[in-house]
Amino acid sequence: MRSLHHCPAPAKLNLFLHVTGRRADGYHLLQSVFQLIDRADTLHFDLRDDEQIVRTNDVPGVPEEQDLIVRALRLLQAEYARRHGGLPPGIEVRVEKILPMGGGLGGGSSDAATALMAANHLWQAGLAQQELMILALPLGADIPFFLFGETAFAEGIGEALQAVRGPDCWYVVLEPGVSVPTPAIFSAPDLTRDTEPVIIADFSSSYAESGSRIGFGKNDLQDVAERLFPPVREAVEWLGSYGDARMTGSGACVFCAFSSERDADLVLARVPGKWKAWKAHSLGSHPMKSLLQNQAVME
Ligand SMILES: C[C@@](CO)(OP(=O)(O)O)[C@H](O)COP(=O)(O)OP(=O)(O)OC[C@H]1O[C@@H](n2ccc(N)nc2=O)[C@H](O)[C@@H]1O
Ligand SMILES: Nc1ncnc2c1ncn2[C@@H]1O[C@H](COP(=O)(O)OP(=O)(O)O)[C@@H](O)[C@H]1O
Repeated sequence: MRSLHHCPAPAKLNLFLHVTGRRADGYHLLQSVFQLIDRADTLHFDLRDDEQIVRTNDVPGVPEEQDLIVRALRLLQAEYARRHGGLPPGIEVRVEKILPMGGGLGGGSSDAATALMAANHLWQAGLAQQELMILALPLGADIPFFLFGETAFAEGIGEALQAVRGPDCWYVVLEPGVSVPTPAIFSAPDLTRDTEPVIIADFSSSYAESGSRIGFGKNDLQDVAERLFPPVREAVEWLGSYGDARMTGSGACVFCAFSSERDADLVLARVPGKWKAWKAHSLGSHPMKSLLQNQAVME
């Protein structure tokens, strides 16, 4: 097979995000539940006759050489050469981006994970999921989660993952119109860095009791983001009048859970015109898993 088109790279929400400490290298120790949702960038891959990795469309603000998709594919290409001796064919990739950058939705990381899954398949490189996760971690702390591909309780810097059952619900997501750089949040002196560790059962029992209505824990990055980026605070305050609204990741997007699509639609209809807003449903597993399984059956 020489092509894989219409490959989804779904967004994630951090249902809660606690900072429990800091490693010697400055990276922060986190606890979080990562939830996949059905809003996604779309990637298209074609093998080339040479060995180049090429992105064929422009992505404003992301030069080709810095694109996580291109960097991830080059990393896997080099790993392939180590294992099989000789480079695999190059790849042309086109990305249709709808996920905002610096939105806390993990768009860049998800694009990279989808590219790794697609190339592992196209090249028949043979890396196991865990091997791809280890390969990709240096590119971004969120990429292992997208490769894991299920709702996950995450620890460490996001690489220690356990599957967990998440709420089956609808989310309204507001894009406050600012891009939040992750390092700016983690380097803030007033960031909470000492939240008491929780255990996975605390999350599971809290959501079993309240359904999706009241989120577990909090997002420790939110206070700093609201202070540095006032539009984030405004979005949390507005959506907060409809439920337990909170920020995802290091921001800027803000979300709130609803048990029915109709409830989500009612809130969406009232969102002030200055914000982009949309609804999304929780996803139990990464859509690339079924896409690649179907592909394998057809081949
Ligand atoms: C905090 C999260 C939660 O999902 O935020 P979002 O980026 O999704 O908003 C992520 O783990 C972010 O992961 P990612 O966006 O891949 O961050 P990276 O590129 O690895 O790190 C950017 C910078 O943030 C800081 N950083 C990041 C992660 C972490 N656990 N501790 C840190 O201190 C480091 O200074 C690092 O150089
Ligand atoms: N394919 C990509 N899509 C989005 N951002 C990318 C990509 N490749 C590299 N980046 C860089 O990663 C940064 C974070 O983007 P993104 O992952 O979308 O946000 P967040 O980590 O807040 O969820 C961007 O500002 C951009 O500089």
